[in-house]
Amino acid sequence: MRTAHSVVQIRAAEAALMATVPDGTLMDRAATGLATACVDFLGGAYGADVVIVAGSGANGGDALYAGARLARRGARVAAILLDPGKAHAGGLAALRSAGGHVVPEDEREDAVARADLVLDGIVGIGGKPGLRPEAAAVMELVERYDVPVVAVDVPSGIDVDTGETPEPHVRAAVTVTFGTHKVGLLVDPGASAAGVVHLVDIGLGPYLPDPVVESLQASDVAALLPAPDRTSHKYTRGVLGVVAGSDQYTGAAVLAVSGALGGPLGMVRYVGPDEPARLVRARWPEVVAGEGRVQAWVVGSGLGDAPERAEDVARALADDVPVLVDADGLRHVLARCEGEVLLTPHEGELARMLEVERSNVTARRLHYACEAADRWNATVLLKGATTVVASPNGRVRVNSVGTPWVATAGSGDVLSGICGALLAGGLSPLDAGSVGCFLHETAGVLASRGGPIVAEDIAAALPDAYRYVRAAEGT
Ligand SMILES: NC(=O)C1=CN([C@@H]2O[C@H](COP(=O)(O)OP(=O)(O)OC[C@H]3O[C@@H](n4cnc5c(N)ncnc54)[C@H](OP(=O)(O)O)[C@@H]3O)[C@@H](O)[C@H]2O)[C@@H](O)CC1
Ligand SMILES: [K+]
Repeated sequence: MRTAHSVVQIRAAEAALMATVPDGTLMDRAATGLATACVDFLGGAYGADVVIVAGSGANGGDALYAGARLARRGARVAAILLDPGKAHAGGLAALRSAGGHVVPEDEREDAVARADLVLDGIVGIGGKPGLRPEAAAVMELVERYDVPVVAVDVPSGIDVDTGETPEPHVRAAVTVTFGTHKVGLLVDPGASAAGVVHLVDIGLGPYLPDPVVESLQASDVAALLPAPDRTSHKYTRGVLGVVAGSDQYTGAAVLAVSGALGGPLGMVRYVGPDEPARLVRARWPEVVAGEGRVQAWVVGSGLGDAPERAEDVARALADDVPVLVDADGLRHVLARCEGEVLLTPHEGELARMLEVERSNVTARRLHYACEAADRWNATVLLKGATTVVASPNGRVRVNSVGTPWVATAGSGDVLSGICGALLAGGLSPLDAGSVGCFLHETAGVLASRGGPIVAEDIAAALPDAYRYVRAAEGT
């Protein structure tokens, strides 16, 4: 499990740990891990040109100490000090004694143009969103000369606690973060600015409270997946009712059922008009058409606007079993929910539900997912490159596994099916949403192998995703 903590939590844990170790220990651990990550990135330090962009805080200190280590291993290291009078004294002295130097102001462009790597030590968890003009000017040079950036702790300028990027910020190839992940490294748009995130253990673990955000890894997913045993039969494994599709949108019915059958359940019942029912049964003879007892419902994809379909949604919501509501069905969720409900909007649908501009949801994904979870008393899965799953009790998971190739028509229908199958298998809405999303994205990666796919390919790869995750158990 990846976990992310707030700045306040990290500061408290840091203070508790610092009371038990000699001064400078944590910065030493941070700088050692940072230098190692830079050597890995460069494929060796000897002869490399490294430029450090250092602000006035300990984040700059980490970068300067790491620079000293790189200089001792043969790199040419130069530091751009954004506020020379306030640069970290210990870090600067270490860099100088290792052979590094400070770049005069009129030589900054030359230094950046020559660099193989820039270390972003502008601000860390003590920073406010945005870059001051001097930092912004240096980072403009870095972008102009297309120099890869390793960010120290966080890409400077993002909002560390939310992942929001209201102001200019650094875009890193790699972020080397210390002690625990920061929320802004897991939630977009901050997550996209961080690149590949590498966590350095500095010993904070025992002092950290419950995280603000979690991110499941393959072994966590494996531990949550239902699996049949020798006593199982189709009813004990779970029956899912699917209310999806219409005469107009027949594909949604087929795709939602395909996603469901890719999950660990015993049976699917399909409830809908004759034409989509006929197509579903032609494709999947094992599906039973018509109402009956179920352990969970999936309602919503491709329903169209016929009034009797609104009644189908209302009936499912009134049933005493967990319900997933997607797409068109979300229009019918008018009151606070009771029981276990998982809502799966994309940004446009969530914006409509909350009556805000879509661009606001894009900019503040965590905020609006949590607001909706609270307002509807339901778990909200906000789809996107990093999916956010927010439960009404405040627990939040994000998924960052996957490939952009899953952004294809019908992909959301498949997702609703697999998440529904997991609800029917007994998982909570938070687990069903986060596990379903992980399986869906993993299936997309396995099916795509770097090339285009359609939604059916994702559904067809779900059993392989399941096997892949099970194989990762214990790793
Ligand atoms: N947590 C841990 O366990 C460990 C943490 N460690 C490290 O410490 C880092 C936190 O260090 P920190 O507290 O010194 O704050 P940090 O982020 O360097 O700078 C804040 C200063 O920058 C300024 N400033 C603010 N906003 C700005 C902006 N937008 N643009 C430009 N400048 C801006 C402002 O200063 P001002 O100029 O206003 O005086 C402010 O005071 C952490 O991220 C990690 O790298 C490790 O060493 C080991 C263990
Ligand atoms: K930084």
